[in-house]
Amino acid sequence: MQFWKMNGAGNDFIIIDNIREQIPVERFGDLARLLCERHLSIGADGLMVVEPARGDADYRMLFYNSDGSLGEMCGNGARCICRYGYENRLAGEVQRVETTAGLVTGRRIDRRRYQIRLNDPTTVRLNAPIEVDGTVYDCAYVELGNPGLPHAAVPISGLRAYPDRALFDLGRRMRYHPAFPKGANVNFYEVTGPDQVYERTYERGVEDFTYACGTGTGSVVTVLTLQGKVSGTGVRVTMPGGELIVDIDRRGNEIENLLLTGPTNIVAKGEVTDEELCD
Ligand SMILES: N[C@H](CCC[C@H](N)C(=O)O)C(=O)O
Repeated sequence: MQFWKMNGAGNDFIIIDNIREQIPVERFGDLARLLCERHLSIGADGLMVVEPARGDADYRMLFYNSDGSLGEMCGNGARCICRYGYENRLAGEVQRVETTAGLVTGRRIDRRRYQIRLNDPTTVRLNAPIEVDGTVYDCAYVELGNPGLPHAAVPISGLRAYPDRALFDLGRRMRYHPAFPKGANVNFYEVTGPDQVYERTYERGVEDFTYACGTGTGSVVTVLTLQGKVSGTGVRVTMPGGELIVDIDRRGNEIENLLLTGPTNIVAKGEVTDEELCD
């Protein structure tokens, strides 16, 4: 089984072309759990599988979290898979990718930078405070696509200095909060300057902080734009793994285009030889 290992702003993925490999799709949940384990196997936040398109897109992308659960979409993953698609001649410089959450279009900007148009927000609750251990946190809730990928956006002042362990505990509590029936990716953020945001995301299905989260970044900037706290154009979001840029076209309260731009890195190309799997 051939694979590429890539990351987008430090959010890392294993990619398998199943048009070539022809592995039964039911196996990918288990494969994701095994291959994404960082000590026992290759290690990644998620596994992405390239499948033939069902409609007139270039191909279909399946996204599995490191715990084996199927995610509706992944923003950094989609940026990486567009580079994979371009470099493996599955698509041109502009491409259409089917995801579980709906169609995503991607664009090559240069060798390493890719932009995608994220799924439109299908749910936006700007004011959805949640209580954890008697403290009420300001919170917004966004779903992108249909079925929607769930994101909570939680402002935290002094986020960079917030102790890691306490932020992990808070992220975990919120991720399973009963206010979010699907669970949620929890995006903590702080506006640090004009159109400048710092963000850290606790991810559902990874059950930890990742280095960056593309749909989370798009969700946070959606909230901040609708609240009038950023312009919505060229908003720079810094995460531990790098910087992502979000551009939004809006008409009133309707988001028409939610664009995510950032770096990609091809870390390795190779063959899976994991003996737990292949023996
Ligand atoms: N890191 C991803 C999101 C993964 C979503 C996944 N954690 C889930 O909730 O199924 C991104 O760049 O958009």
